[in-house]
Amino acid sequence: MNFKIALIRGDGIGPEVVGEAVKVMEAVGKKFGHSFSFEDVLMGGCAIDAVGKSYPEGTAEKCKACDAVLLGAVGGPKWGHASDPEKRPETALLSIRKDLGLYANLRPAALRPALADACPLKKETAEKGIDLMMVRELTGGIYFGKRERYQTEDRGEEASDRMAYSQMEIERIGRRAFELARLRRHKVSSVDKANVLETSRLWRSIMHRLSEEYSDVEYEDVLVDNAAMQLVKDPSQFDVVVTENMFGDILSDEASMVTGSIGLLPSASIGDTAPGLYEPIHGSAPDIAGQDKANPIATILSVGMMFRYSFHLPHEADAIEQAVDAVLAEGWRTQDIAKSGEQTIGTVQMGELIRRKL
Ligand SMILES: NC(=O)c1ccc[n+]([C@@H]2O[C@H](COP(=O)([O-])OP(=O)(O)OC[C@H]3O[C@@H](n4cnc5c(N)ncnc54)[C@H](O)[C@@H]3O)[C@@H](O)[C@H]2O)c1
Ligand SMILES: CC(C)[C@H](C(=O)O)[C@@H](O)C(=O)O
Ligand SMILES: [Mg+2]
Repeated sequence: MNFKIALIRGDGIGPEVVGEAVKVMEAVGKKFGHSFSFEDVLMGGCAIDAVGKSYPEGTAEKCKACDAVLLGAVGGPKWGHASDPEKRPETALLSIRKDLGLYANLRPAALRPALADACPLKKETAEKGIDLMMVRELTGGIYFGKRERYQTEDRGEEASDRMAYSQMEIERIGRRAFELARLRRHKVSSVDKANVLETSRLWRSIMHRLSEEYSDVEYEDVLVDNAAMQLVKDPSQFDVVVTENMFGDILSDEASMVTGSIGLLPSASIGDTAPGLYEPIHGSAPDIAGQDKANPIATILSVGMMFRYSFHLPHEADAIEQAVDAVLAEGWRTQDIAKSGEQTIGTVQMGELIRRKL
């Protein structure tokens, strides 16, 4: 088959990790008889530098003309947090997610067999394994509510961010979570802050209704502060974790670290129509950019998710995961997953080793 892929390489380590992931994709194509055409799409800080705005006109249309989108990362201190949204790289990220209707962000956190000793948890906890799927709502909540900043008469400057969720938004992400649980270990943990937030109380009541419909799936509510603690105490208790946008952002970074490194975790952002967008959960890592130090595994596994969720080619996805595990089993480590004093390899060599396993 032939697939057209939009490449948003982005900023910092983005181009480095996307470069390796593209080469892996081509190796998979060679092995399984697929071909790819790539279209580079400018977005993020690099777009601000080139054309003065982070989300140039036509960005979404270019992506919609492709079968899937692969994104590295956008942002960095060079662009800061400008008051003009067009001059903020992160604005582009939220816009592309919204414009492509990518409301479901799947962030699997799995302890790779060869990395059990990179897990910072107690040995007996790590031995139980980690294999959870965070389902993060991606196009609603506080990320997309009204933002204001104004002067008050007596309290100085004030700012506010509105958090809203509709029944429709909660239902569709909830269904995704229950459907995924049916393909996994039949358990959904819904994370909210229903003891404080009205959005969470609505969230919880809708999840409860859905849980009756999906009575074959075990269901629990977990308050977000407790969820953060439970993730460190015993992540093996979780199968599918469904939560709103900001809680999911924070908890998925936490989940990544219990599996060893943020450089390992991929993500798939999907909606009801193509294309899906695939990206590592990490950012542009300005501290290591341009030094051949970034771990490309998160982006390579994101390509695996692309095969699985956009192209419905599970064998190709499995082959990528097996190649990653085989390289890790041989002891190859980038700096983020190495023990102190252990010899490390760079981004390009890690990519090359994974490719050779294919
Ligand atoms: N999807 C995205 O494009 C995305 C995601 C998160 C952050 N960001 C942006 O990236 C910029 C930097 O954010 P940050 O520093 O808070 O988070 P970050 O994820 O970029 O980096 C956090 C830490 O993790 C390390 N790290 C990240 N990816 C790594 C990898 N592949 N291999 C090894 N180490 C890795 C970094 O070196 C850094 O020490 C910000 O502008 C932020 O808004 C973008
Ligand atoms: C850069 C930022 C806007 C983004 C988010 O919060 O969604 C990032 O942290 C992520 O996890 O993809
Ligand atoms: Mg994040």
